[in-house]
Amino acid sequence: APAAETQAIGEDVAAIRDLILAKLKYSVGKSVTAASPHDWFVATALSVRDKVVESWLSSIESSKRTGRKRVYYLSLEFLIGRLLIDALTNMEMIDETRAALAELGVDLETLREVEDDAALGNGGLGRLAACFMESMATLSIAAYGYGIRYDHGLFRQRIKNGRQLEYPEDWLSFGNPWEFQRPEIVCPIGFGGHIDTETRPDGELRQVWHPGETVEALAYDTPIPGWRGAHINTLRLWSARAVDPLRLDQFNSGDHIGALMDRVRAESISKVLYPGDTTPAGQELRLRQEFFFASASLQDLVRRHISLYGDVRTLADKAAIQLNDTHPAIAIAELMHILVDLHDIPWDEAWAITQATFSYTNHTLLPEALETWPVPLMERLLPRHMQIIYLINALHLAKVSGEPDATGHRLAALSLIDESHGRRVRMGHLAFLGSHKVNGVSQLHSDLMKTTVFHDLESIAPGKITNKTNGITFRRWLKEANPALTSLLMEVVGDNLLDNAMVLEKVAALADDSSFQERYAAIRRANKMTLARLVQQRIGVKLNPDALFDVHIKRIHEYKRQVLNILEAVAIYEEIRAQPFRDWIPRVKIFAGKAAASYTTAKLIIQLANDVGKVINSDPALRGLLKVVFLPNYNVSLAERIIPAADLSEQISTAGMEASGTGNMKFALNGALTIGTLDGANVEIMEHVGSPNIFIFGLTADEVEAKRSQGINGQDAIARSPKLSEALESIASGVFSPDEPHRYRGLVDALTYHDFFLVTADFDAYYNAQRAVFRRWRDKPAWWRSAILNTAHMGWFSSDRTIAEYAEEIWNVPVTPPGRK
Ligand SMILES: CCc1ccc([C@H](C)CC(=O)N[C@@H]2O[C@H](CO)[C@@H](O)[C@H](O)[C@H]2O)cc1
Repeated sequence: APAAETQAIGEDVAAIRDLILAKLKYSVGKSVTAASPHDWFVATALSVRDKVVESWLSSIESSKRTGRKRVYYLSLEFLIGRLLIDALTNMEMIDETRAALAELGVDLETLREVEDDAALGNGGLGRLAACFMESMATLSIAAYGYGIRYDHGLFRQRIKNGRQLEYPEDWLSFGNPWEFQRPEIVCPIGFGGHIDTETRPDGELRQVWHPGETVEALAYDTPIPGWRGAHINTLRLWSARAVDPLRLDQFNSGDHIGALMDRVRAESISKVLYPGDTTPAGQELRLRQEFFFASASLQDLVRRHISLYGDVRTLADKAAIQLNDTHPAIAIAELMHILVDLHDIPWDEAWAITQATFSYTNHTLLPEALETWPVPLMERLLPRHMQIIYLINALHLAKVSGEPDATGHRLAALSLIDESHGRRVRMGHLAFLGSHKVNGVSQLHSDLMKTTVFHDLESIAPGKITNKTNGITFRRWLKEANPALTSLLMEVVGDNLLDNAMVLEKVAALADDSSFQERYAAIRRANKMTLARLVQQRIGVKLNPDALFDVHIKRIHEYKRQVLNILEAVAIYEEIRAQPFRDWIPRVKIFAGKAAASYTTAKLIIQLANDVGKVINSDPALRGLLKVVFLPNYNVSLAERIIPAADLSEQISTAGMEASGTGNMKFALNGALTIGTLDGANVEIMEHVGSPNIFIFGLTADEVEAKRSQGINGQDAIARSPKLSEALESIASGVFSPDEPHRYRGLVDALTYHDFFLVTADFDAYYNAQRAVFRRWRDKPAWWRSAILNTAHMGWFSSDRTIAEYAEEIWNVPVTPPGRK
């Protein structure tokens, strides 16, 4: 860099060094000699935070001044991970900070590791919300994220004797340097109680809800910087507390525990994240969480609207509220309550404002994941909202019952109330009716929404369902996770790679360039060495960095078919033992993922992966040709370590069941080749990277449907496949569980007689696809050609592209691409 610039950087480094020292002394209250790595982390975090706050306050000011329409992203989950490296990267001060710390004898990489993950989410939905927040800031959209500040995020997973054990996660135990408590922002949240009808001065009747219980929602704000610090948005997370923290009367009468009951009851609302990512817990506390944050968020944004624009009637012009799945859908009834009951807006006008303001994203078609709440519970907990839902439904059904094909069956399917299993409110129907736009998260998923779960609703609102294929932020998942690859790519496409991801296409021209291939491969190998060290350190298994790293990391679920992957491992294990001297390719199968605490089959699958690994990894006959490892406590930070080191990305869900997937995008961007089914976004990844550069196999979504209608017995498939039947037999007979031979009998029987996820039907196709992977791996120039073409063609999967589409088609707000003011 020219002298002036080094001078400036020198100055910057010195300035940052002094700032960190000042923070350590005056904010952390520690001397350099006494400071722990965590102290240095906090001092460094507070230093970059100063920079962030500068732009944050001016972003807030400019949004106010320009009267721009705001986007409100309501999500019960934000799977943020760590923020230090992301803040330093987005504020473009990571190199200077690394140098400043080095001058103080501190390694930034060490500080990176001491930060706890903010694990306020289960999986895909939560991580997508975090990527979207960063992209909305990068595109200078005036946006707020609203969620819950759980005291305890997703549980910590420990593996003991191959089994998952759950431990409370405690991310706040060392405090959180990124958040600002907002004691002045407190919203009362009511529950229960009764409703009175009173007459308004204009003679109209008004419903007045008198809650039986009130808790307070207290705001905590976290600034979210976009790329180049272009714009800083706010993530406002609500924490629950009691109106009355201590019932002194009870305390003084000696009932010390009783005196705290209200407090415990209130605070339990934001105590812990529900660990289920498909099956609703269906518990009252979950509904309390959903209403708590939906009501606090609406009260807050309506208050802001009125303070800026005076009249709540213009809300839809100045606010777009995105519902991240049905979890915040009660917000629709809450806005109607606010407009009709608190602002005397006539019902129809209120409904028009509501529909124009809300939009809803569906993230799963799994029937068990579609939330429904028992009417009696809703009536007891939210009596006024249940009334409003009844009226919405009555007007809705009245409208459709006028139509020719309004059969009883059709009305029942269209109704907000499911009468079939005890009366339950269908939150997906409420979200659909109360929104002007509804979207799926991949083209296949959005199409399936129209033909399955939302078929009837689609027919009364044609065109309401649209598609917004997911994306990922390239700042975290390329630059921060794989800096070496990023700088190699920037040499080719220039340093505006993170401003406009589509420049990556330029890299395609170098796919067959041997020196570029060499440098690309060298970076992969270095990342694999780093991962091998982490694996050795965490689970004591030694990995060969020249082996093919075959990676399957995501939540454990039967539809994600980790079992199919394990069966292939067992089949290969048997083969290598049978033909030890064939020229086998060394391979490592890396698994990681959490199972919902109550999901026993998923927990058994974790045990099977560990049991199979234990036998294979210690079998001398294998000569290290195959290793199977399960890495505990999969989270955002571990993903950032594993993905840059992956050669093969496992995306093998039963077609039609994975709404999109986003891990698939992260792997392909970092140059791993995908082995997968035509499911979710795999389809669009194939369309962009080219079918020669991805290993697609298995039944399509339509074929799955057809197959299921013929029955889900696996015996035919097993009979047709000796490798499959042999693998199943060895698992069922206890080869991998000598201490409990029948441990997997049930699992194998389910695959044999009730194979709903069609593992047996897809086994041979999967097995053959894995063989094709091997053939490509042997031909290194061909392998690296495909790897480079994957990276080159993944630009479209940037969440900047996804957010720009939401902004244009759903929210109707302008975007300002980064690098351009
Ligand atoms: C009520 C319990 C519950 C909790 C979370 C969920 C989420 C919708 C599950 C989820 O994370 N879905 C994933 O969303 C990703 C982002 O769109 C998609 O890429 C994944 O395919 C989808 O499984 C369902 C049910």
